[in-house]
Amino acid sequence: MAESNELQARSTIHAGGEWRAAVSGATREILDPADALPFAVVAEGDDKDTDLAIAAARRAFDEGEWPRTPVGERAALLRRVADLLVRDREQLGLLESRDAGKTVEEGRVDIDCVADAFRYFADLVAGESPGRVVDAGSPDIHSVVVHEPIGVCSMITPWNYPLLQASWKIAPALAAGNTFVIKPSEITPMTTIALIELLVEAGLPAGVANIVTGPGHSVGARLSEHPDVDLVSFTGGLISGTKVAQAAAPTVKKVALELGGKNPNVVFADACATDEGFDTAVDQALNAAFIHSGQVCSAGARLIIEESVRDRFVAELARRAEKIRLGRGTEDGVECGPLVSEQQRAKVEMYVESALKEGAVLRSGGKRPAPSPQRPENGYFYEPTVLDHCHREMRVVREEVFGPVLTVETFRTEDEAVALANDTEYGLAGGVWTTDAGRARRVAGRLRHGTIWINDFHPYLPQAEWGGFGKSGVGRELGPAGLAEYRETKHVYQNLAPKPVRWFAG
Ligand SMILES: NC(=O)c1ccc[n+]([C@@H]2O[C@H](COP(=O)([O-])OP(=O)(O)OC[C@H]3O[C@@H](n4cnc5c(N)ncnc54)[C@H](O)[C@@H]3O)[C@@H](O)[C@H]2O)c1
Ligand SMILES: C[N+](C)(C)CC=O
Repeated sequence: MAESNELQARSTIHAGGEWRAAVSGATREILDPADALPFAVVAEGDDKDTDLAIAAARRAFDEGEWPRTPVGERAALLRRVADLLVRDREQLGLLESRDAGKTVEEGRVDIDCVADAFRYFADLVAGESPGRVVDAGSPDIHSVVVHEPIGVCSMITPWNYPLLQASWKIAPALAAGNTFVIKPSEITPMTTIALIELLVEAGLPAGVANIVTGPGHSVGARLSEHPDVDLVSFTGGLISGTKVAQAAAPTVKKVALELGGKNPNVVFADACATDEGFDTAVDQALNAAFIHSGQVCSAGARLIIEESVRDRFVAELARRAEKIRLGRGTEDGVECGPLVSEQQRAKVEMYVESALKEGAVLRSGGKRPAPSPQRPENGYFYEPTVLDHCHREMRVVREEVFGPVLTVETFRTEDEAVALANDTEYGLAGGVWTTDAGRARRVAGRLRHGTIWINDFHPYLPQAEWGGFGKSGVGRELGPAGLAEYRETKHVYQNLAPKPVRWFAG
């Protein structure tokens, strides 16, 4: 704790163009998950700070220039932000690594994707027509459907991809002409604070972009319920997402929810028929489950494999899982960082313990690794874990673990594979591995998930919508639908030759 006493508390609440401390004066230490030591101290806002930020965003929307700024100028600002992100890629990638525990290379990739999102939404709005003329059936009627910014947007984001998830909200919201207040996860706020600084540097008018650092139960709840907010966009877990939707309901604001997943990775035996095919399918299954220590909403945490190839596949998977180099994300050669918090590691340990009690067979991991020069003793590390002989009644198969835990189930027929893959209350993403193109299309068509990868796992594109079926959420991010979330649709009907209607005789 000696180090923490030397850290200066930063004023990390930005409302109406000014950086401030919390009204209460409260602060929070931000811990590096690799050693549990604080590396920053931020303001710990509450509902009072949130009200001030919402009032600033409301003023900027109702009276400010941004919603009425020509779309070309808005697009130009977004492109400037993308350029600034590229300029600061190294620092931001490093900061994301320290904040969320991921490797610096993962952090850099995130920053590239963030810049891509800003460019994509800039191009999308710049290339649009201003409205859709509707044929009203008369030359005397001019009828046009236009899109307008929705207003003040609340944004609430999780800790696993702090800046990426923020950018999927901020870029379309700004492109559409909205103002916003964002609340990053209280444990990983650093890069979102940095992004607000870049928006200011790029020339965004005061009051358009506001941030309140602080916890979900006060700041997040207020952002969800506040009557002056027009939309709340939330990314996080199912339990908090349900609370956000409940808090938003009385004011009938628009709600967008990007929630968790329990994502199947279905491997047919034909995909493993050649050595190259086998190696690719194993390698990608490893990546699907263990990148960022499995703390990915779309992690392929359920391997659903054809029974005839299970033993060979799982043996190779476990062999490779044991070789994954765990350590501090900033160290050279490290492939997986720690879990984000002690709480997250305890949750993972609880699920592994319950799976073993329910009959799962441990093939790799299942414990904390020994400390090493790259792995400080206090870091929240956990070994990549493969659990064989799992079945759908197990908690570890049904619930989102959000850690480095892969469960293995088997099937004999295509129908069985589809039934297993769809047997989840979630529906975020899934993979299918087969060399049979007809089967690939058939299975992809039957899977009830928002993204299906065929012979791949994990890629997402700014041009393609992202979101879930079932309890994985409501609405979509990215793509044209990701912009539409931040808009109202208005029909303007103009009578060019008005006459009395004479419906009423008197
Ligand atoms: N679908 C997606 O695209 C996507 C992407 C990333 C993460 N996720 C999901 O996020 C979860 C992990 O993130 P997490 O642990 O930070 O989730 P979380 O639900 O605990 O927290 C998410 C955010 O909600 C806030 N929050 C908590 N309680 C709240 C409340 N009552 N009202 C308003 N806000 C509240 C938190 O402070 C945080 O900012 C996983 O379930 C993961 O699948 C989904
Ligand atoms: C949406 N994604 C895949 C970037 C992060 C999910 O946790």
